[in-house]
Amino acid sequence: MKKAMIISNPSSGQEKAEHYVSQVQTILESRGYAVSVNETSGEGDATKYGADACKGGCDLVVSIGGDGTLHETINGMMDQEHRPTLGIIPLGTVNDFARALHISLDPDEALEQLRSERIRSVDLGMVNDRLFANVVAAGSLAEALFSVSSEEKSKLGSFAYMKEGLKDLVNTPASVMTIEYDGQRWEGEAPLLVAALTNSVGGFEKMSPNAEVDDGLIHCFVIRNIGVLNSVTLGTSLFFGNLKHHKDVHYFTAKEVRVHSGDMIRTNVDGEEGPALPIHLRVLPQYIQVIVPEET
Ligand SMILES: Nc1ncnc2c1ncn2[C@@H]1O[C@H](COP(=O)(O)OP(=O)(O)OP(=O)(O)O)[C@@H](O)[C@H]1O
Repeated sequence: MKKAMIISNPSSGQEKAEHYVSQVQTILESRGYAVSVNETSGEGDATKYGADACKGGCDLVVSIGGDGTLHETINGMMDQEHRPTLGIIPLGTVNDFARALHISLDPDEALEQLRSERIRSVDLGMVNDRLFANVVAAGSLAEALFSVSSEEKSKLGSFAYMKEGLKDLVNTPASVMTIEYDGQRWEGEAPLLVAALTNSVGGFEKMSPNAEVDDGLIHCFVIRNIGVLNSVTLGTSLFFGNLKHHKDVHYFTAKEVRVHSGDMIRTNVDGEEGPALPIHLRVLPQYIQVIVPEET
């Protein structure tokens, strides 16, 4: 019999996870799976359950939660001989990974999409010794993003990040970063480096419109010299999907990127606090199989 594990974060999505657990279970059982359910109670649980699913030979893991739960679940799958296919019911406030895969942000629609027969092989990235699904941001502006409260995230979604970022823009000095990528080197003052695997970053689906989930590339934006005026034109470029053409943006794609700095700079990985610089990023092409909606 096929085996599936549900990994659910009861604190995600205004605590609606419980309601969706029973619905996912019903769908999976009707499709012939023996289903086990694991609820997380805090940090690290989804990683442990993700690893258990691999070792226990599960065919499918369904993550019910936000990007944080997903990030932990895929880290449990790192370096495992067998990796189950992944299904996603997005209950976070941002849900970048689901957005990038065109999975509905309406959990009831996402439930129906779980019946899809379409599976995509999707790239993941390594940041030092951990996996990431979506994005690594480094620099003083990325640090500002840690101060976004979960209440604000629920209320304002991705605009909470924008608001917090703009607030710190004028006050925060940029650090000098050295970025080495695929045999090239960039050095300069930059308040923000965004390294994205998918088009959607912080809920902005046009941040990196050319990024495909399986293109084997990290899409990097080095934001230089942001002033109050530039922030307006940068915001407009972000909105219209032209960020890479902005005069204060250095854009490149690479398979491997190393970033270091003389300053102590922290990172934000998939929306959570990540390691301080130096970091070593590399792409793991088509590392994971994900259920995605049928093509329309
Ligand atoms: N039972 C629980 N109670 C409270 N917090 C939990 C529980 N289980 C897991 N967590 C924490 O929830 C966080 C992940 O939440 P979630 O999956 O909603 O991600 P998110 O990053 O808030 O989502 P998004 O970025 O998409 O809005 C992790 O920090 C994890 O430690």
